[in-house]
Amino acid sequence: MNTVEFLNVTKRRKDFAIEDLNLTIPQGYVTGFIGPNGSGKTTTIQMMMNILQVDEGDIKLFGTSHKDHKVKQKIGFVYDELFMYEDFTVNNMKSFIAPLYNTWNEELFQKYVQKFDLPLRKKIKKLSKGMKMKVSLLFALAHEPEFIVMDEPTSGLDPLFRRELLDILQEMMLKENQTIFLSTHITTDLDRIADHIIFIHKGKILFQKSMDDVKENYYVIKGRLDIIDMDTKELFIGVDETDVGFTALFEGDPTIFEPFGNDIVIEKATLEDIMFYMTRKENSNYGSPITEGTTIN
Ligand SMILES: Nc1ncnc2c1ncn2[C@@H]1O[C@H](COP(=O)(O)OP(=O)(O)OP(=O)(O)O)[C@@H](O)[C@H]1O
Repeated sequence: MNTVEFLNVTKRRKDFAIEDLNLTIPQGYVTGFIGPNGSGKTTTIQMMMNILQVDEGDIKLFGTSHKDHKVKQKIGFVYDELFMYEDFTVNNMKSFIAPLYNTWNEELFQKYVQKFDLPLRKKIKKLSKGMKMKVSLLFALAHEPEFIVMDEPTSGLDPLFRRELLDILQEMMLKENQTIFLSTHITTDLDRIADHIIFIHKGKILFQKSMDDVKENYYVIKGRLDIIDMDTKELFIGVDETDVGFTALFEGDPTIFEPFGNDIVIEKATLEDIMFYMTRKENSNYGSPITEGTTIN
């Protein structure tokens, strides 16, 4: 069962376009949404939340149209700008937001106010970026959503709170039916908590895969320059060469490099390695948009 489905979604902007985007967010898992600056993560999330109109295609949330007001009850949306509420205090916001949700949990709200150490009577505009993010998270969590959507939730946070946030998310995943979708370029956060990864670049999905698949199939290969020729290069997604040697990203079964013995080093690739090699300029045509019917494997 999928919590979200994008079906051939197109959105054109002046210098940027998302064309024929298909993606699925599976229910009950943490899905990480990665991609370099300007690749279309926020645009995709805003379309999903119906903040931004799609030009073509369809988006389904919980099997119904993403425009259906009832589905909003089930979603906790965390983003780093609380611009609408700058002159409100947390308490003002609560009196405005809490009645909108049938599932508002006041006890949980108070628990997170304490946990996040948030002032209830200070105007939002006087809070730091990290504190605003905590406020956004507080309101998203307090109505016990089935689906949590976060756009760059850790970007304004110090390492301690980032860790705390990831722990909270992990705790929540123990709850039945919880689905989490978070966009980030801090890919190390995802190495810890994500079950699935969706990778977007220049408005196109380069891949959607399970984290297990990513961990098992991508490797960084290092060696001396003299052991690679044009044929070997073809095996790689991207190759970095210096005077002393090469470093490359490889997808597949690394045992094919066994004949090279100790002449090469094989390491598991991190998400950062994958993002780096796949989005380099010379690889700008790497991958093709995923077509309808493609599922996460
Ligand atoms: N309101 C807008 N009008 C026109 N173009 C926009 C608007 N907002 C964003 N864009 C453009 O759309 C593209 C994608 O931006 P988007 O914010 O979706 O990327 P992103 O992956 O979230 O980036 P980042 O990681 O930097 O937040 C960029 O080229 C950006 O300049």
